[in-house]
Amino acid sequence: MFFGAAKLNSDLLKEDPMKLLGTAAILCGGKSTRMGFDKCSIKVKDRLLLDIIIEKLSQAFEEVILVTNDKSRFPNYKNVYVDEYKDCGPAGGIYTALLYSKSKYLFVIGCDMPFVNLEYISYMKGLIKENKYDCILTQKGNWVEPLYAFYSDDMIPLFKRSLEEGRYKLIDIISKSNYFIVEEKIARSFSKYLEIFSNLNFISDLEILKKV
Ligand SMILES: Nc1nc2c(ncn2[C@@H]2O[C@H](COP(=O)(O)OP(=O)(O)OP(=O)(O)O)[C@@H](O)[C@H]2O)c(=O)[nH]1
Repeated sequence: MFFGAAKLNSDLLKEDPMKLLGTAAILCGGKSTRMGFDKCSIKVKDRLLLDIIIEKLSQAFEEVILVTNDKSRFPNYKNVYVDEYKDCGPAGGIYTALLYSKSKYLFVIGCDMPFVNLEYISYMKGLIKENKYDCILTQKGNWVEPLYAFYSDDMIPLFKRSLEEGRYKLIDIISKSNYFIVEEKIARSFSKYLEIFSNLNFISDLEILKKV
């Protein structure tokens, strides 16, 4: 067991960083029903929140890709991919991102998650370098946070099968993988009130953008 794990680690580390951990995907294909307007058009002062998220992620990833249901909404962006399976929610977006990502592990975040924490991302990257998990996510109370998480391309067949069978619930898909859940108290040491997992669903949520 030990020797198997040690061999695997060195195999992973032999790969260059781009191949292993170089890609982040921003899910931009939601319906924004609760917000009432496209969440990708949210602005912070004079800048699009989406651009702020891309800029921040670019400090930690060589490639930042967008996954959407409608490419025409993003004429000014490169690396935009369209959901292979439409209307499957975030699981559909993650599947498409895994297909097009250049790296083995993919960091996934929502376009409505304003607080990118590079230190926590770096911590999660460290876990991947040391272990062979399919997916790394974080405990949040009695729940886990499936966005702000890393997914391996080994999960592509599992995602494909689930989506084709009409099973879109991300947590159900994850539960069939070799996942690892970071304890909430560790996440809190990076983000005391877990604000890094905040997302914007309703107009009233926009209040937190003052902290960006
Ligand atoms: N690519 C892609 N992204 C999606 C899809 N559905 C949701 N997302 C993204 O996943 C993240 C979380 O989405 P939700 O807040 O659950 O859903 P939403 O559609 O944005 O908002 P509601 O319509 O109010 O539920 C956001 O970044 C969405 O843009 C989808 O079908 N495809």
